[in-house]
Amino acid sequence: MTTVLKLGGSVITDKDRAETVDGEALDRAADAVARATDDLVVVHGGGSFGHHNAEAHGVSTTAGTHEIGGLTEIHSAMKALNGLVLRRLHDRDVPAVPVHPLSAASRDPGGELTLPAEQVATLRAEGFVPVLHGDVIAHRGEGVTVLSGDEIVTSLARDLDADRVGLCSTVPGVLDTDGGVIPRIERFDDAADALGGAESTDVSGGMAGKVRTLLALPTPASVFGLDDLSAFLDGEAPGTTVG
Ligand SMILES: Nc1ncnc2c1ncn2[C@@H]1O[C@H](COP(=O)(O)OP(=O)(O)OP(=O)(O)O)[C@@H](O)[C@H]1O
Ligand SMILES: C=C(C)CCOP(=O)(O)O
Repeated sequence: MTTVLKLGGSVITDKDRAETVDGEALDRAADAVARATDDLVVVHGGGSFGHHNAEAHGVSTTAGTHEIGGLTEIHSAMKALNGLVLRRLHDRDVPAVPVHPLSAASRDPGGELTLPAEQVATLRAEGFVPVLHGDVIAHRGEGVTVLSGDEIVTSLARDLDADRVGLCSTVPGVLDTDGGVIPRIERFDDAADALGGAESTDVSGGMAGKVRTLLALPTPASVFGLDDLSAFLDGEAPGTTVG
């Protein structure tokens, strides 16, 4: 069983304080990962790391930069968070291995992503837990643009033929307009009211973008909160099932 798990940047960091992890949340997430029995590929987002640097340099998933200072700042911030995630996993004897997308991924002029998965598949097959992160990547005609953790999840889920896909976020699932968790979303329209409609989709984050990209996957995916991470890794489908 291969599971692709994203730890939301907003879950494992303190979003109100620049470049600060939420130590307690990261410990809980690392505990759950350490107990998992499936083959795992972990992806994490930025939260209070990376996003403000990207914003400061005007870099998004579509608008790039050729400025080496901006590139270095964003990439270094994400690598710093990746290092902190790895340390907590190593503390629990998880054989976690960093995989930095900047070294391997790229976009064509239309923004189409190429993210090699063979090294990730081989690391996993050899018993390691690859840990990827949102990053900046080469983008033909733009310099570098942001690659979000959500894009990594969908690309890897396809290429690795993942059995299970989970997004651990700050919310217990996709919420309806009354704040209740929507158990299943099979079409975007099932949640369009709560997600602000199709027009507000933001590919770099936010729930509308997540739901839209998860719906395009062949495998149903779960969106859930940290309280349900262990249940998800135990094979349950907590929160919202998308697809
Ligand atoms: N209908 C909805 N249901 C649930 N969350 C929603 C909804 N509409 C908007 N949101 C927002 O989407 C956020 C989750 O998206 P976000 O991109 O912040 O998640 P993440 O993956 O955990 O973090 P990051 O993108 O930093 O890695 C929630 O915190 C919530 O504020
Ligand atoms: C470099 C950045 C800003 C990474 C973004 O990853 P995300 O938090 O998954 O959107």
